Amino acid sequence: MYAFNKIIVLFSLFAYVFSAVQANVSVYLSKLIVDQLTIKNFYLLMGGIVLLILFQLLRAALDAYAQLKSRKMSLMFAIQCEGKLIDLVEKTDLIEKEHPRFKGDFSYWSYSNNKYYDTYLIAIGLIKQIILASLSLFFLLHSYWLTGILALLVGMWRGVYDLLAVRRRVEIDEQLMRNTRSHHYYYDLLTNSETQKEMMLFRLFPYFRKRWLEKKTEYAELQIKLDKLNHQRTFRGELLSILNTAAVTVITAYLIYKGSLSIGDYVAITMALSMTENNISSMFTSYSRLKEYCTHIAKLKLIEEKNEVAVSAEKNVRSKPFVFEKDIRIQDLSFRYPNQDQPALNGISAEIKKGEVVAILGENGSGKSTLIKLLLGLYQTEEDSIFYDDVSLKNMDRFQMWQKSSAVFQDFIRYMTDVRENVAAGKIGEIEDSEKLEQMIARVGLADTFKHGLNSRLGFLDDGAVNLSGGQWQRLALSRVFVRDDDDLVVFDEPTAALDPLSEVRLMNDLLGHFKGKTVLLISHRVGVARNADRIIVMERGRIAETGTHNELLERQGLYNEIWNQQKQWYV
Ligand SMILES: Nc1ncnc2c1ncn2[C@@H]1O[C@H](COP(=O)(O)OP(=O)(O)OP(=O)(O)O)[C@@H](O)[C@H]1O
Repeated sequence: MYAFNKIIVLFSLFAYVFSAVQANVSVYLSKLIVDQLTIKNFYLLMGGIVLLILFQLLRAALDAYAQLKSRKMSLMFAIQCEGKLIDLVEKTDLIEKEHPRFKGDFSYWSYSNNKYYDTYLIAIGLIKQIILASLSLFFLLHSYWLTGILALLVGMWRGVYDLLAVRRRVEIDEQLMRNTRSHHYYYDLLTNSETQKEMMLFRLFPYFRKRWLEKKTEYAELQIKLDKLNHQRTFRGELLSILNTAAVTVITAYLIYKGSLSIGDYVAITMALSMTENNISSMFTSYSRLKEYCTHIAKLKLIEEKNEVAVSAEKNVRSKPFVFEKDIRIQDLSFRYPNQDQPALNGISAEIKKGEVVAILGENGSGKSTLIKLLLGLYQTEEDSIFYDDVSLKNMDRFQMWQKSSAVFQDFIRYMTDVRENVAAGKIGEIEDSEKLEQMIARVGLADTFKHGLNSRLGFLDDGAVNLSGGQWQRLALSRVFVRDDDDLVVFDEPTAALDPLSEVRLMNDLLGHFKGKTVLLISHRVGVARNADRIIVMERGRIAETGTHNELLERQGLYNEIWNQQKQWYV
């Protein structure tokens, strides 16, 4: 649960209650001042004015202090909320995080998360409104019952009218949230430095500008609809208040004329009238907001709990330690992405021996990356279909496994920080070991690349940073696996795609030398890279088409032979 500072909460509550009482005291004092003015009682008049000022000063001081403290608490709270959200993402399964729905879900989580603090603010605001409305209503009923009844009715009518608009407002809010995702995307596409080359070369600005404009206009129209709804509500409420004030003015004027009320009463009744009306209607609004926010928070809590349960269930099931001394056995492995009709993998069976270098080849979309993510436990299957030393991966401690395995993915991260973090990301515990990190940079051929060595800033986050070429970024990503020296399993998904041919050969040899005795899985489209592997698995439409050594596969005259012959033509 999120932590509130109890002292600040109590103090804010006190400031709110005091402000409610002060507003009502002002009504009494205003009546007193006007009445004393009429009968020319100087001492009471002065006393009333001094008291009025003192109360106002005290209220202002309390408000200012409470606001300052609340602001600090709200900032701390926001940090805590964001931290919780990051934890929630960490606990979410990769397959869910890769689903397009996740972006929408995440915006919803952030939105609900922000509602924690708003709920607190509204709750203490509601307490203030109840005190304010009750005291001023009591004053009206006591002064002349009809004015109290009118204020109560108008306040309630305004409140109910507001409640009726809540559903529509929530609907528009949700549409706004969805739309924001799109227009932000087009805006980023048009303004990010990474997208500029293609935007300029293909002259895509007018096209995507139009798309952005459509979405942005849609957003503005929705926003206007929302504002209209709010203004309509405010205007109708105000109209009713004006009519009510006019009616009360006529009634009090009549009573003053009859001598039943004083001029001071008139001033105080007018003040109390608007206070009662406004606060009663605000009570309804606050109540509806509270209900609305609590629904969002309840949904978020449900997601949090679901994740907690999943994590603890995983801990129970995945109790077996990760041991990989003999082999990996893949047995009739099938896998379908939740948003796809066709399976990405269909009945895969294979065996990979400890210490083997296995290359995985196949056309785009044949399931290579899916297979390695499953082998690394990044995706989970319902069935027992992957075994490490005869123990199903489903029952194995994934975190322990990830301590003994590493991977360089096609879409590796380009950390826009410094060289040190880019290299040490492979083993963050060794981030201070400058000597080792420098060796790793040299190993991937970047020894002379950085002006400030490990402390060189990369990317675009600060003005002194430098960007790197695609191949240089890829080398940095490769250095991350070199930092690790106790892995049992190393996976490379197109590790050298961006490297020049000379560096590719040198780095591949170095990599294979470095990981001698370890199991290496190597996805590559280049048969030249794959041919050095102990074994090659060729994939086709989610299945294993053939497997064997380079020579065995050539002899078989199958798909590999075809790919080999095609690629050979480039060079001869
Ligand atoms: N996150 C995802 N959500 C839904 N479908 C996916 C996802 N990732 C991959 N797929 C689908 O699964 C199939 C296999 O994709 P995969 O990325 O494993 O192929 P690949 O052999 O690695 O391709 P490439 O050589 O292009 O990298 C493809 O049809 C792809 O569209």
